[in-house]
Amino acid sequence: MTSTSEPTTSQAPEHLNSTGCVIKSTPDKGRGVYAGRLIPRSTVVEISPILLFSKEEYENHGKHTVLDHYTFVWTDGRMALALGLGSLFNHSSSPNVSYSLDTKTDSIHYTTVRDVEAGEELCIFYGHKLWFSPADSNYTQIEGPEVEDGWGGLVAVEHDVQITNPYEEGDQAEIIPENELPFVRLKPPPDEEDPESIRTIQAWVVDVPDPRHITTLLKWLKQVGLDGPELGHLKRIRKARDTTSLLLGTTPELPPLPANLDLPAPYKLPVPASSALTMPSLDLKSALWPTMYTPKRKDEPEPWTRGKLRWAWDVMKRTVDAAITAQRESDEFPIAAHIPAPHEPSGAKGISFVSCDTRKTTKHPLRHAAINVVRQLADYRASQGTGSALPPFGASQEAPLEAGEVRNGSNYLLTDRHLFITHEPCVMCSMALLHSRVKEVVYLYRMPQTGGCGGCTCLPTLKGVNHRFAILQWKADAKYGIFSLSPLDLNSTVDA
Ligand SMILES: C[S@@+](CC[C@H](N)C(=O)[O-])C[C@H]1O[C@@H](n2cnc3c(N)ncnc32)[C@H](O)[C@@H]1O
Repeated sequence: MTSTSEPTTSQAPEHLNSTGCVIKSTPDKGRGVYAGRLIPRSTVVEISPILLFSKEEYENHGKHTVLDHYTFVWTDGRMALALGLGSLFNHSSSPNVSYSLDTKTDSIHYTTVRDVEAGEELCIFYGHKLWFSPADSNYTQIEGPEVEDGWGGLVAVEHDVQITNPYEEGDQAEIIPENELPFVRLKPPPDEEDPESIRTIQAWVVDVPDPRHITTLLKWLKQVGLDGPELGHLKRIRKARDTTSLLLGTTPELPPLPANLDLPAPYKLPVPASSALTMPSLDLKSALWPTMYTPKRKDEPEPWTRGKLRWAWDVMKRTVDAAITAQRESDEFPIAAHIPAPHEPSGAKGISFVSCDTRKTTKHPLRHAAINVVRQLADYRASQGTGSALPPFGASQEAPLEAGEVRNGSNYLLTDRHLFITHEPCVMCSMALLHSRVKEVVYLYRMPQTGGCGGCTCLPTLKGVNHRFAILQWKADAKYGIFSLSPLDLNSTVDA
C-alpha cells in the first residue's frame, strides 16, 4: 500500500510552492515546473537565491559535471546556480516566464509574462544555442558551426533593469487618444478588399415569390423584434434576377413566419459582418448581400484601447529581446520578427512565433527575420496536419469549418494577423508579407535606403498589388521604453 508519506517512483510527490508552482515529471524533458492553479500574468512565481562559482572553479570542475546544464552566466562573468525552483524551469521558444537578476540580493526573479492556466508548464527562454534537442515544435534551430561558449548552458542574465509595461495599470478598455499612441500610422488599416478577407455571419433569409408580401413581412419583423441594429449594415431586401429575398435575422431559431403568406422555407446564408468602407469592398460584399457603404473619414482611424497597447508593447519588447539575443549570442544582425497571438480583450490566446535574422550563421542571404517567421508559422501549420484547411486566426465567431472546407483566406498565412519587427522589412520581405495577407506591420526603425514599407518604397501602395496592409512605426521617444540594452544599430544599407 502506498501512503502519502511513502512516495514511490511511479507516484512521485508534487512539490508546491506558495505561488502555486508544482514540480512534476514531464514526458520528455525530465522534471519541470507547472502551474498548480491559475497564475495571473506579472506574478513573481519564484525568487531563487544563487550559488556563485568563480571562472576557474567552473572551468576546472563545474563545467565537467551536470551543473553545466543548470548554470547561468552572471553579470561579472562568474557562473550562477539557481537554488530552489530556478534550476527546474525548462526551455521554450514561447516562454510564459521571464527572469531578471537582482544583484543586490544575489537572486533571480521569475515572473509570468501572461496568465498561466492550471496544469500548464512554466518555461523560460534559454537562448538560441541549445545543447539538447528541444521538445518544442516552435523552435527554429540556428544553423551553423558549433560555437564553444564554454560557459554553461543558459543564456546570460545581464542586467537588472526592471522594465514594466506602461499600459499595465488602468482601465484596459479605455480608448487612448491618437496623439498619445506610442506609434504613428504610416498607412491606415485596409478595408476588406479581397474576397478572402471578408468576414461573414450566418443570417436567415427567405425568398418572397410575391413582392407584395414584403410590406407585411417588414411589419412582422418589427412585431417579433427582428428589426434590431445588428444587421443595420445590410439592406433588408435583395432583388436578384426574378427572385426577391428578405433578410430575417441572425437568431439561432426563427419564429414561425406569417402562415397566410405561403412562403418557402427560410434558409441560412453567409452575409457580410460589417459595412463597406471602400468601393471595391462594396462590390465584393454586395455580391454576398446588398451592403451599406459607409466610407471612413480620413481623420477617423481605428481606436486603440489601453489593453491592446499593453499587448502591443509586450509583443514589441519580446521582439527586441530576441533581436538583442541574436546579435549577442550568434553575432547576427539584431533583427527579429514576431507574429503574436492575436489580441483579445480577455488576453491573447493562441500561438505566437518569433524568429531572428539568420543569414550570417546559415550563410543564406534570404534568411531574413520576416521570412523566417512566416516560414515558422507555415511549418507549424503543416505540422498540425491541417495545412491549408486551417481557419484564419481570429475567425472564432464564424461557424466551424466542415471537414476539408476552405474559407476566407485559410490558404493565406497571415490573414488578420500582425507582424511586429525591429526594422522596417526590406522589399523582398514586404512582398512576402503582402502575399501572406498580413493585416498590419509594426516596426521600430525605418530603413530609408532599403525598406519596402515606406522607406525606399511602399509595397502595399503600389499599383497592381492585390492586397493592402497597414503600417505603424513606433515613435522615437516611445522606443527607448522598450529597450533594456543598447538600441539595435544597423547599417542603413542593410536590408532587414
Ligand atoms: C535547467 S535544466 C531544467 C530542469 C530539468 N528538466 C530537470 O529535470 O532537471 C535543463 C535541462 O532540461 C532539459 N530541457 C529543458 N528544456 C527542454 C526542452 N524544451 N526540451 C527538451 N529538454 C529540455 C534538458 O535536458 C536540459 O539540459
